[in-house]
Amino acid sequence: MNDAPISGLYQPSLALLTDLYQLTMAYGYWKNNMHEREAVFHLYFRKAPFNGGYAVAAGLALAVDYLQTLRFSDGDITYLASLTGSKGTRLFPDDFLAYLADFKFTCSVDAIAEGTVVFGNEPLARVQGPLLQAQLVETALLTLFNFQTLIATKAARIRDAAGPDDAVLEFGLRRAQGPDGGLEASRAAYLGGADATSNVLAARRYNLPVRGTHAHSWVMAFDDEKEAFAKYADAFPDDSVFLVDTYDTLDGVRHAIEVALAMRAQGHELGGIRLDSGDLAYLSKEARKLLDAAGLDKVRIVASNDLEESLIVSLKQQGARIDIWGVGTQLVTAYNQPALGGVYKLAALRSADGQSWDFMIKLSEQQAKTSIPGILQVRRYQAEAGGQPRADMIYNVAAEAPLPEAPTILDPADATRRRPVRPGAPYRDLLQPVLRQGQLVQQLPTLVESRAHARQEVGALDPSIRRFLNPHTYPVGLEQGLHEFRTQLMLDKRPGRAV
Ligand SMILES: Nc1ncnc2c1ncn2[C@@H]1O[C@H](COP(=O)(O)OP(=O)(O)OP(=O)(O)O)[C@@H](O)[C@H]1O
Ligand SMILES: O=P(O)(O)OC[C@H]1O[C@H](OP(=O)(O)OP(=O)(O)O)[C@H](O)[C@@H]1O
Ligand SMILES: O=C(O)c1cccnc1
Repeated sequence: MNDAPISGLYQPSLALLTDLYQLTMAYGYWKNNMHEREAVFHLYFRKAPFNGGYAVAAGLALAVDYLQTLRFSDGDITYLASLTGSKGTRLFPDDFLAYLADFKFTCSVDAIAEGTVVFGNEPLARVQGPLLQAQLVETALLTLFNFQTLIATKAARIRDAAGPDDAVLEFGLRRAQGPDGGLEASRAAYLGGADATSNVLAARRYNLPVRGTHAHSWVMAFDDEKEAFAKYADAFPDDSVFLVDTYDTLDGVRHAIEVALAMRAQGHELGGIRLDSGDLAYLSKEARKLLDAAGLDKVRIVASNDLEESLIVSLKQQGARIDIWGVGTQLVTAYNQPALGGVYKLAALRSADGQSWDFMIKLSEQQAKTSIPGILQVRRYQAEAGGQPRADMIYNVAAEAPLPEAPTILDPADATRRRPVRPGAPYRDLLQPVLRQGQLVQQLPTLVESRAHARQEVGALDPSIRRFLNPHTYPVGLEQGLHEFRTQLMLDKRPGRAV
């Protein structure tokens, strides 16, 4: 399998894949000569999806490809020149469009590697560079990171439910949110832990393993089920999985066994059977008994039919004998939470004289939604070097005061909840340099590597954080100095009205 890093996926460029307001703000910054002011934005979500205890970061490789190929084509410029406002005058004048025609993304990006376990409020990416540029990419970055992270997280949960030995196949294209949703979901599902996809274009595009069985219509197209299985085996003597539930599931299993024994006489082995309806626990146990009694103990049992992680856990608890889980709709549409609420917030701007940083805050009625000012980094403290993560600390790398050797981490929702870090506690900083002046500074991991990383990361989490029902909250907080600075900025911005 060719597992080359992504590049050139977004050709021709996705420059217009944005909200109009990014372009109107870009013009406004340019017109006011603010476009080169150095700015820092962070991309983060506030709450892990699916009422879960964690998320799996994904989207960075796609984002890097988008940023590096970001150009306004002649056609894009012509289209922008055609846009008019309410009085019929042009939205964007020629001199600004000439600027856009020469546009190249030259910001710096630091980001958390794909496959890393992440939590609410932690920047997955930090973009630093000219204000116009860093602002312009907001919408595309959000759509890439939000969907990839959402689906990778769903896949990681399904992988966790299936356990390390079972296979998970992603079957979702037919129910995906359109062709694009299907393609990108297949990538994220693989990253999060699926073993293969049925989606052939996604497999080609992202170098994913591709797998499949056959549909009920195959069986219906023949006079009887046994003949249908035999003809499929003729076509694929070493790659057959028979769907056994078109008429009566256990009769279907018996027919599959007859054909499998005939295949064996010809020197071939049946790969598996698939169950797609009825009581999957009961039927898989009965099917296993019938197969084993016929000496077909290597024939795998595939199950499909609206599966998701809680159902997989339940089926396992019921003793289901399922080896391979085919999961479609619930995975690729993130059925129980169809969007991740990632945001992209301005956190620092160079002062007008260019000598210092002004740190920015967006206030909210809900304190948890108030943004975090600074140039942020995430430090993950571990039980021992390379060991189980214990707590994450968000801190400002541009703070005036140096970071204390043993800092204190404060819960941003309740500052009385604090955790002192013991001196010498091992840690790693999660945001790593990716782009400098728009250029890649380190080769990104391949998708296969990111997938292995995701499995290792989820596996290292405490089971209390991995569980689906009311998971324990992993501690993420602000470094005390950052908390105090943020509180002061909140008070400065909103001093309160006299009563
Ligand atoms: N043992 C079980 N415990 C819990 N849920 C199960 C069990 N077996 C199957 N299910 C799930 O119950 C749901 C309904 O199954 P059912 O066989 O009624 O599906 P169906 O869609 O009506 O079947 P068909 O595909 O024939 O229309 C599916 O999501 C299926 O995965
Ligand atoms: O249930 P999902 O997780 O989305 O998995 C994919 C489903 O798609 C196929 O059937 P389809 O739904 O087209 O028809 P059927 O369920 O009526 O057999 C397949 O047999 C699965 O049931
Ligand atoms: O190959 C399969 O079995 C398959 C593919 C797509 C959807 N459902 C099943």
